[in-house]
Amino acid sequence: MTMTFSTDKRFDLIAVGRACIDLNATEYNRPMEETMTFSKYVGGSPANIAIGSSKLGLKTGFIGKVSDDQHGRFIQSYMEKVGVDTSQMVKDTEGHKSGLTFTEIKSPKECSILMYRTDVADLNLRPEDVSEGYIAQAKILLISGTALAKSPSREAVFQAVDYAKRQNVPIVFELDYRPYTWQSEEETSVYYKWAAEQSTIVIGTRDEYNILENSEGNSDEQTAKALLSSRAELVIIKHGVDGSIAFEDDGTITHAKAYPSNVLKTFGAGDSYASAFLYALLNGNSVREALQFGGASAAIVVSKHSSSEAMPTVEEIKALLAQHEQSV
Ligand SMILES: Nc1ncnc2c1ncn2[C@@H]1O[C@H](COP(=O)(O)OP(=O)(O)OP(=O)(O)O)[C@@H](O)[C@H]1O
Ligand SMILES: O=C(O)C[C@@H](O)[C@H](O)C(=O)CO
Repeated sequence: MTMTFSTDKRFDLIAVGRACIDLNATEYNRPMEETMTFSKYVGGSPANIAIGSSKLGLKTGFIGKVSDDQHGRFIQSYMEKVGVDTSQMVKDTEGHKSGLTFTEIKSPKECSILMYRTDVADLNLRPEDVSEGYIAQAKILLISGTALAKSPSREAVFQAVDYAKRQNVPIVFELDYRPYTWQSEEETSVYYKWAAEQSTIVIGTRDEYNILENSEGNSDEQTAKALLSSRAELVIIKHGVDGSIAFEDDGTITHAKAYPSNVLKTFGAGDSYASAFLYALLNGNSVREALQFGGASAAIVVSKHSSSEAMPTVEEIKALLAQHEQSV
């Protein structure tokens, strides 16, 4: 199946949610206690996806709140530099800081992230910061789960979703579960179920769907069937190095393998996967091709030090796909 989207829109994708700072250990293959230096990048799943989408050539917008300091200026400047529209990026006026994510690379397979997110600017995005006219200009609106973790960001997402539905803009829900900030998994499940019921496309890992369902017993088929019985037309379930699966509302199920990669770190896979997957769909490719694009993008990003800065071009993705075809 190929999905169809509006053609006469200013933006292909608008993402709403956090834009933060990644501080990735430069001395890797050791615990963070032994790390003395870090490299700074823009981070935050929605921002990473917006950056990845823009670097692939999608016309990309962003709605989010950043700190009114050097970090906030760095974030806005970098996102503008890579082509993301930041006209709706709001500077916090109450002293809230941009989130910091310290990443630990103990080994290529043992990575962790340490997130400093107490009362961060992005979770202080307010409903009045969201413009219906701006959202109306998008082919799709991407929402991420973490933005639902705390008010007033939660209500800002409600507002964005309401505007998108009023303007017939399909919603993509990237589950993006980060335990920080949530009061409980039960709380998360309530809001994730609501968001999934509003969305045309839902993307997440098996573990994230378990959080949505507040259960660990369901199969991918059961999860997809439940979501496709609502508004969803496409459900993507990611399985790390075991690849990903797409479930469509016409009953089609498509499996895609992960591509071999010289892995430096594991994180960044999901955001690069999402941006390339959506790029392929928005450009009329089949779901299978979109899965392959997403997987190839992820294989590139996990081999590099950053998430955002490492987001590949279309040419890099196509080169990896061609190389893989030759090696099969
Ligand atoms: N080590 C890897 N090597 C190659 N491809 C990978 C690797 N890890 C993940 N991928 C690809 O990226 C996709 C998404 O990865 P994953 O399922 O880990 O999502 P995620 O947990 O959201 O990612 P992240 O670690 O960025 O949060 C996978 O379906 C797979 O195609
Ligand atoms: O999403 C986050 O807040 C963390 C990201 O900035 C980081 O790049 C990562 O873990 C991506 O998977």
